[in-house]
Order: sequence, then C-alpha cells, then structure tokens
Amino acid sequence: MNISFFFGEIDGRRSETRMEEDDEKLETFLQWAANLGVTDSPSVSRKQAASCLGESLVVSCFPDAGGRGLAAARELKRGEVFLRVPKAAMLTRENVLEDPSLALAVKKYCQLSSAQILVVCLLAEVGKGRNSRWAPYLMQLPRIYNTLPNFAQFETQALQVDIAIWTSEKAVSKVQSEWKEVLLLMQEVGLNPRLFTFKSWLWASATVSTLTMHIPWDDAGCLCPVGDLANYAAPEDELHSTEENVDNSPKLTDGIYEKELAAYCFYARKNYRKGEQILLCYGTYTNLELLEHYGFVLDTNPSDKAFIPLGADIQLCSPWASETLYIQQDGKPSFALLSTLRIWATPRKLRKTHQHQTYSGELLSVENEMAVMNWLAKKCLDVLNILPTTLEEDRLLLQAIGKLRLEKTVVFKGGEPELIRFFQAHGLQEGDQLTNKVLASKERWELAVRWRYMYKRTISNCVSHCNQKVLDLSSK
Ligand SMILES: C[S@@+](CC[C@H](N)C(=O)[O-])C[C@H]1O[C@@H](n2cnc3c(N)ncnc32)[C@H](O)[C@@H]1O
Repeated sequence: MNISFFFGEIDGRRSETRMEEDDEKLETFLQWAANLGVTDSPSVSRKQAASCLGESLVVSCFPDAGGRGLAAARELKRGEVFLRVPKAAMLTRENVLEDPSLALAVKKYCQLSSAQILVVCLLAEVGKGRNSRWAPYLMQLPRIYNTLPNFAQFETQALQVDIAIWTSEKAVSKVQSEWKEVLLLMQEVGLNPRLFTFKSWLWASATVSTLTMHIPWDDAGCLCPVGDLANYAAPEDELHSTEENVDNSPKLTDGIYEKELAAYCFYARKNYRKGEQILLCYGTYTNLELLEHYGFVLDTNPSDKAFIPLGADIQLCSPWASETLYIQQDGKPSFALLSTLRIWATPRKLRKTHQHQTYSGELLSVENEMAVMNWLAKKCLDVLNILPTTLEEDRLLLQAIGKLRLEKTVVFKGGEPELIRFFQAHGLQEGDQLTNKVLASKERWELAVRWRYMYKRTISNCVSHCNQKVLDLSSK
C-alpha cells in the first residue's frame, strides 16, 4: 500500500511546484465531489460536471481571513441554499465502519471516545492511500495546523497569561494520552506503522478538531467535503442570541444536516455580493477557544472574554459560575462580574439587604460604584504589570514577526529580544536559513503573541472604562 503521497507533505513544503500541485489536487477533489452529487446549484441537475462549484461558489484565497475559503460566484440572497453535500460524500464513523474488520476491532474498544474513533477512522482511510473512497478529499486537506495541541514549549510560554498557558499544556497532554489510548486498536486494525506515530495522530486529531461539523446521530460529528472549505465568522448578536431577528424573520442556521434530503445543506446567513467571502459560524468561541480548537484568533470577537484572577472572597459573593465573571473586549465587565463586585464592595451586614437590587443589575450607590471601579482598574493594572511585556512591546514584536515573512535568513542585529530568543530556541545562528519547520513554529508563536496582545488590550480597555466611570461619577 503506498501512502507516501500523503506523508511527503506532512512536513509542509512550500514552493512553486507545491502550489501547482495544490491547484491540481483541488481540481481533482472538486470533480470527485461533483461525481458524488456535491453541488453549489442544488436546484439544477449538473451530472458529469467538471466541478461541484462555479455556479454559486468559487474557492478563493483570503490571506487575512482564513486563507483558502469560499467566495460567492454571484449575488447570494439571505436564506438561499448555496451548497449541498450528500451523506455519501461525508466522512463519518458510520461510513468508514462499513469496513467489517475495522468495525469489529473498534467494537472491542468501547472505552474510547467517539472523537478518538473518528480520528482512527480518518487514519484508516489515509492508510488506504489511493484506494480510499475519500482519497481526493484527503489529498487536499491542510497538512499543518496551529491548534493549541500543536504548540511547542516556546510557543506556549509566549502566551504569558497563566490561564492560557495552562489551557495549552492541558491540550498537549490530552492529545498525548488520547494517542496512547488508541495505540492497541491501531495495531489491531493493521494500520501502517507510519500512521501510529504521535505526529500522525496530532495531524488527524487536529483535522477532526478544525473541520468536523455537527450531525444529529453522532457526537463525533462528520467531515463534510467542500462545506469545510468555508472559513469562520463570529456570531452576530441579532442572528445568534435571539430566536428571531429584528425584522422578525426566523433565526438562520448556516449549515445543517437535512434528514429528508440526506445531505448537509448550507444557507447564506446574509446577502452576499459577488466575490465576497462566505463565512460560517461554527459556534460561539472566545479567542482562547478558537486558538485551542481551530488554530486562529479574531481581532474583533464579540464573544471574547478576558479573565482576571479573583480572590475566593469575591467568588464566594457570586451566585454565578466563574466562567461568567469576565471582561468583554470593549473593556466592560460582564454583568455577573459587575454585580458580584458591587455586592462584594458592600459592607457584609448590608449585603443581604442589597442582594436583590444588585442581582437585577442596579447601581447600589455612587460610593459603591466608585469603589468597584477603582478596585477593578487597580486589579487590571496589577495584572498587566506582572506580565513580562507591555501592550506596546507586543505591538512592536508583532510588527517584527510580520517582517520575518519576507526574510529568508536569521538576522539578530537590532532584533526584538524575544525574536532573538525564538531563533535561539530553534538553535539558529546569524545568517542561518529559515527552514519550513521554523516558519511553521513562527506562525504558532505569532498567534500566541497576538492572543496575549488582545488579552492585554482588553484589560487596558477595562482600566480606561473604569477610570472614565469614576470621572463621570465624581462630576455628578
Ligand atoms: C473549516 S476550515 C476552513 C477552510 C480552511 N481555510 C482550509 O483551507 O481548508 C477551518 C480552518 O480555517 C482557518 N480559519 C477559518 N476561519 C478563519 C478566520 N476567520 N481567520 C483565520 N483563520 C480561519 C483556521 O485554520 C481553521 O482551523
């Protein structure tokens, strides 16, 4: 069985030839998908089409919003179906386990999670090489992922904030133990030994993490060819937080499995102009969650949350879960955090009396509000002061990392101290070539620096918000 076509690329070569090969693979994939009934013009029959796209969608590149993605090939109306992917084209546990020997082996390992089994199914298909039913799909999958489980120590430490470092370390150790748990099964199903490696597991589990879509009959989800080319946009409040939109039209789901059609259907969640990127909302995520599961962060993310350490005395005053005590990207404390601080800043003996007023979001008194705002501003400054770099230093570092894209060799002179530490962590010296491995690590490191930059920006916004509130209150 020859699977070198696949492994030749996990190291992520980047060259002109590689780009041409990628185009060819994409073309083969889109034709394969058309043959299986994947279509971007569900109302028109297009048998024997050379591509499943071209009518409503085209594959395009969006360097600042997800890289490869889907663009509207014509004007799309809100609510319109722009893509249909039949069940037979989807890679699900059910489809792969039609292989009786694999199904028999999997049955013996009922302690494994459904996601672990899906990862094994994916690797089993990769192991079939060109004989896999999904070979053209597998060939065009991303070879490198930047999800947290892929983060090496230097990249993790660059997150700087304890909770983020802890999340990253936990993600790394989770993927390692999941891999160890499936080794016996992988041996039993006779997978090619190259697919047993931690590196292969890491790739396959990141594929499952970043690409799976929800299906009602399997909590592992499914891989949905072509549909998974769509990049992500955070939910817009009016679309996702209420049952109905402001204009009373029903709330839209952008991708859903339709049982009657036995297909995954994708709907335009707004009107799109020709050439505009079609974005899907995979769910509501903070930037740390996006980084953990999808390997990117959003500069503007209404669902982002910055957490600051709160003492046990404060937590005890809160009837809400600790996940609700956060600061929004605009710097405002969440409703739960603000209410908790208001009650905490109230003398103990009066807390019970004011409880109802506080929990309904009311301001207790000017003094109480000033105390809360002063405390929060100081706390935020303390959080910022103990971090190794400032917001401004991170901004300059991001500029320097951005310039690295244009460099081919290592230059120490005049470099940011952390940039020099990055080169040293990779054992590089002045004048050395920047290998693909180093460039891949640079992408993850840059994501870590972007994440911490946005965290600090939120905390700084909170300081400004609190100071402004104090000013407003004192002028009353
Ligand atoms: C479902 S895939 C989308 C297609 C993907 N760009 C590709 O080339 O296969 C999800 C992945 O796309 C990238 N992505 C999606 N939305 C993004 C966004 N708004 N910004 C940056 N990267 C994004 C992330 O790497 C994510 O893990």
